[in-house]
Amino acid sequence: MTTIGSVLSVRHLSARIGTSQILHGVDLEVPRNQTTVILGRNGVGKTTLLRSILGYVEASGDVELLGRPIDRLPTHKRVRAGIAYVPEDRDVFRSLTVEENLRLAERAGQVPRYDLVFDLFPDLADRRSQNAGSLSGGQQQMVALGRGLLAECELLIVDEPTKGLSPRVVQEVVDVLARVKEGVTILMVEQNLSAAQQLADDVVVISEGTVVASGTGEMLVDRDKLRGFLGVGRSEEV
Ligand SMILES: Nc1ncnc2c1ncn2[C@@H]1O[C@H](COP(=O)(O)OP(=O)(O)OP(=O)(O)O)[C@@H](O)[C@H]1O
Repeated sequence: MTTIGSVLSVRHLSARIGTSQILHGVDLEVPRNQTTVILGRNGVGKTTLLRSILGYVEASGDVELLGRPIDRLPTHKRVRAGIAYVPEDRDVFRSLTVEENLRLAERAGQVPRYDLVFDLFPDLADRRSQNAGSLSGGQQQMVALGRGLLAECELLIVDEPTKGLSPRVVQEVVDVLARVKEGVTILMVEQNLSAAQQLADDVVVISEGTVVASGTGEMLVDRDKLRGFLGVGRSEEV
């Protein structure tokens, strides 16, 4: 089923939460060494899609990582198969130091990639003994990304990495992700269009739990067309 060159293939993925049907047969391919950005209005199911791929939300449909079905696996086995996840709330342990937060991501039988992480985020190397709770939002995002990258992974899934950050810090995070994407395949939700434009090789637009458009990053240039896909009016910010 996997398209040649895809790291992740998703077919007919549907998910309910409680009595609500959130995803309605999502199809998605994430090509190797590319960054695929998921866009969509609030509440259309973007986070649910990521959480379904990881097995946190019960879903029907097929999910393959490098051609291997993973949809029957529990979350920890999907992670062990090579998916790293940086959730929207970042899940940084505030009372632990930067180093302790990173250490939690070490995996048995694998050499942790501290050199890679500290090379990407030199600020974290300088702050390794600092409590994560006292870091800025941008620095906490670096810790979350660092944790995701500490073990080898085939696919890095990142949910709204720039959410709630000031414009200056958004750009810092984008610059870091631009370096991260050189070494790993990424699937991310990103609502900030400027950030999405700088990072996306491919774009997938979700509306009401289904894919309504997909294409290359060029799709983000034509804002009127994008408004149409997103279902927002001309006067609304895109
Ligand atoms: N645990 C839950 N219990 C009940 N409803 C939920 C739960 N999680 C998500 N939902 C609902 O599912 C729908 C999709 O939510 P989801 O978080 O996937 O959307 P999203 O596109 O990521 O939105 P946002 O951009 O606001 O984060 C929303 O209507 C949301 O209220």
